[in-house]
Amino acid sequence: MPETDPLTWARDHTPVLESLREEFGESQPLSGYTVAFASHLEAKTGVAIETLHAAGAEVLFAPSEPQSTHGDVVDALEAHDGITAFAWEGMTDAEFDEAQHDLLEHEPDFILDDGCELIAKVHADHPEVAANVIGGGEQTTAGITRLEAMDEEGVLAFPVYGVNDTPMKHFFDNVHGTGESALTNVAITTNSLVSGRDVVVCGYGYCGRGIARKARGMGAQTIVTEADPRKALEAHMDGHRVMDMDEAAEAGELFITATGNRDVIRERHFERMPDGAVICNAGHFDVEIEVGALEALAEKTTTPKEGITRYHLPDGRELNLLAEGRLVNLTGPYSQGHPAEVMDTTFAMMFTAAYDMLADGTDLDPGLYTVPDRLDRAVASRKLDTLGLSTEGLTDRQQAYYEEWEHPDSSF
Ligand SMILES: NC(=O)c1ccc[n+]([C@@H]2O[C@H](COP(=O)([O-])OP(=O)(O)OC[C@H]3O[C@@H](n4cnc5c(N)ncnc54)[C@H](O)[C@@H]3O)[C@@H](O)[C@H]2O)c1
Repeated sequence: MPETDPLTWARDHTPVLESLREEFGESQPLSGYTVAFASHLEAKTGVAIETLHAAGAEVLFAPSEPQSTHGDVVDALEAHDGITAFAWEGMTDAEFDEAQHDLLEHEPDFILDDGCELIAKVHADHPEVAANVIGGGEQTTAGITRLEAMDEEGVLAFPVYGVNDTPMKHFFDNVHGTGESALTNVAITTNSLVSGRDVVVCGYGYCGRGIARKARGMGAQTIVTEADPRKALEAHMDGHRVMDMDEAAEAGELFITATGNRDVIRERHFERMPDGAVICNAGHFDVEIEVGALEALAEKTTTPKEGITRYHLPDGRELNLLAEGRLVNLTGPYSQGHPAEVMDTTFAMMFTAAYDMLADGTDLDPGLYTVPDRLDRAVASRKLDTLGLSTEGLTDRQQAYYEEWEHPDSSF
């Protein structure tokens, strides 16, 4: 058997990161800086880490979730001088926590985070390190929520770009990446059809919207639950059935949470679900499904197939939980995370956040910042270039039309 490089396929499908390595491989603009990177550690993350390293940075990396680390990727990265792992496959929650603290003791200059894990820890437990951090970037919705709380309290010691909130991140990664990878993993883990099933999607934000639209595209009957009345209305106008969770629990067969919130599916909902229901989470960490309540209700649990825990309830019903209620697209036995094409742009945005503050001289006060639109557009243009697609250039008259409010030469 020829030897396999675990990063080759991801490299082949991340042309934007390749263009960054080509552009900055010689000039090494990040040379002299140490960048900490927390993320789910699989092949695409490996290519992002390689890209930061190719641009001159020393990179320290740790997982953002203890159970999504691919050991072969960690080994491939550790083979480089200047890349250090604080991760291994099969870490316990305690080891995961400890590894992040170890990383922070190496005093990174910049923190690229997932879920605000490193940024929260550096502020809470390593203030002397935080005081010397130049800046950071955050790639998840849940991480932005934590950062907003830190910003509001005025405790942030350095500027952080909210990469998650850029159009280049959430319109592609959350909608298409989570949408396709969550459904793919449900289908592979259960070896069952999505088509024809009553699929309940909890939350109609970027991720939920992607999951619901794609599930319907596969032939499912979709039901959406929402806490925000505008999102509920949007789901209704998009053609999904909208219900509260009590009603949806009775109507659904497959349940997927994507809210960023806790206890979205809880005891009262398990009590209403039909026999054979499949339940999984594509949102935040492992808190969206109240697994403890399901355990308390069950007489016993079995494992009918790898990645599926079956809860046998006293009334004879069997409920099937995928990936222990953790992120189904990242921690299930067949999970490979988001498709490479979307991580290409997400990680290019993270690279850009670091480049802008470390190499391009953008100097900001501590706080949470929107990534400037020019950076977002630049990544979009790179992506279009790699796809061989062009945008329409505006004529001078068209540009002027945008800029004038009186429209003096208008014919009406
Ligand atoms: N699985 C992945 O790979 C992946 C990728 C990107 C984001 N995420 C995570 O997915 C979660 C959602 O991200 P998003 O970008 O869609 O966020 P979002 O803020 O756009 O959407 C979340 C939606 O959930 C709704 N909601 C909150 N509580 C609810 C409840 N109890 N019942 C029903 N709806 C409720 C909110 O009103 C909101 O509309 C976040 O935790 C994010 O970090 C996961």
